[in-house]
Amino acid sequence: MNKTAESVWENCLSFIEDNITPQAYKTWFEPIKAVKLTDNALSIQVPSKFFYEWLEEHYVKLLRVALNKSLGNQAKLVYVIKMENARGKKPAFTEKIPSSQRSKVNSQDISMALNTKNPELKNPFVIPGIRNLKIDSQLNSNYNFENFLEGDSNRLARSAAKAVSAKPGGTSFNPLLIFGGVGLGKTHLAHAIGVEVKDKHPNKTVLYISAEKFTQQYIESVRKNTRNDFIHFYQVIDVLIVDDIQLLSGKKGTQDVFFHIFNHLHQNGKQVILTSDKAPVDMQEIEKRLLSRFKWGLSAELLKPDYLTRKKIITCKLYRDGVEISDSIVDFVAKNIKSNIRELEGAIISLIAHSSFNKEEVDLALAKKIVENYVHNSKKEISIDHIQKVVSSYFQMDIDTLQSKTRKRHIVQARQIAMFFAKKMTKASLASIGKQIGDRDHATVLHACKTVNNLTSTDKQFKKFVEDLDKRLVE
Ligand SMILES: Nc1ncnc2c1ncn2[C@@H]1O[C@H](COP(=O)(O)OP(=O)(O)OP(=O)(O)O)[C@@H](O)[C@H]1O
Repeated sequence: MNKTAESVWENCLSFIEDNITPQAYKTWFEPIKAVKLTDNALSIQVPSKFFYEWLEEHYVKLLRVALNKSLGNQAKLVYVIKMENARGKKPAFTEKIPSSQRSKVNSQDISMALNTKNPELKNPFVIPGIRNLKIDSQLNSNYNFENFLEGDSNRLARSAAKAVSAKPGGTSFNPLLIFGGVGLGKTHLAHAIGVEVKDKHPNKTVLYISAEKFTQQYIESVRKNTRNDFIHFYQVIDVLIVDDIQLLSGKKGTQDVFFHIFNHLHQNGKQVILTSDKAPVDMQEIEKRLLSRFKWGLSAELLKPDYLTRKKIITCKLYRDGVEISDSIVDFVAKNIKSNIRELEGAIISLIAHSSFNKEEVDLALAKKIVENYVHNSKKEISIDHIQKVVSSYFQMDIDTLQSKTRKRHIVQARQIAMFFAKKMTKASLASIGKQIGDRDHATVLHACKTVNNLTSTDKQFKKFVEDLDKRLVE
């Protein structure tokens, strides 16, 4: 029987399908078309350059084996990339690239050919002229680099942000994921990148959006049947900043659309900046393919500020507001509010307000009273030790038993409940919770949280345990 491109590719596919996960097969192989077979060289058409790079990076060996099985050892593979020009000005074009399995493939020059014969292959998302739209970047100009004070806790994230704003899309920090606890400056730093890009590259389209708003817009677009317009809009952005990306967790449709937008931007050399309150490894209910993209560039953590940085932040804020407060008070505030820059600012604003309304000097007594509000709040934060104590005493066992390796059901359940509350009530990462509760790994904690959630909705007695403990823990 004569071999055709289709029949050879069919053979390859059935071999490939047996060797990878169904999801990977669906994502990376179903969209491929076999287009030509000449002299043992099979040309396959892939939808984008990104796609081609992905196949080369992850599946080149598998492709070689599959192809050799069908065409023998002299088999060659050529990718035909069908791309839409991102700027929507030029027609679609194809690019032919030989596979990098260089021992098997003679190197060829990359040839580009304009191709307008297949209008059905055109990217349906591009609206001609959309680039002329004026897009409000939604940036807050006060959140700039000048106001973002540098310290040990933010040095890496700040320099990466600086590098990205000097060369958006042109560094390996793409995406740049800025993560860290509440009120540590993620939003500020993300805006600062946007503000600086607008300053240095006024022609670039920058957009800041919270993940929550992105989700609302997407839902609205589905409701109004304007999903394609929604996608087009995001595909023409040069620097896309999405704040609080962890809020996409569990939202499958929104994740899906974000995945496509992300791929389009990334493959066209556009910059993506994300912020999150947790590291990618601790994000739950975010699809694997999306999580893996979050890890492509750089994940930079913002830590709690050290004493010197806290002092610098306070002094700078006072200076900007033209207020003078004695050094000993600045010192007192910096020493006592440690975990959250927003709270630090809040305390300073309260002090300034008192001093200006009452036209009186701020003294240590007033500072103590104000700081107490904040410190009191943070004292309320529940520790993992406290959770273990309360849970083990509730189930009448000691902490060693709770942490032990035993598989006895009631002990396992108690341990899982402790892990569940530690995740719910503290800011500790899954890994750190696991380490503190019986030296387990993060996957065990994740499993525990899921089990507790499931049992709470199916088992009445279990639900009661969780409700009782919920109350006891905050008493
Ligand atoms: N290094 C810094 N220098 C000066 N101000 C800072 C710095 N870091 C944070 N801030 C200020 O602290 C406040 C809180 O920052 P921001 O809103 O960016 O925190 P966040 O991490 O995004 O918080 P959330 O988790 O609540 O979204 C802002 O007013 C910001 O200007």
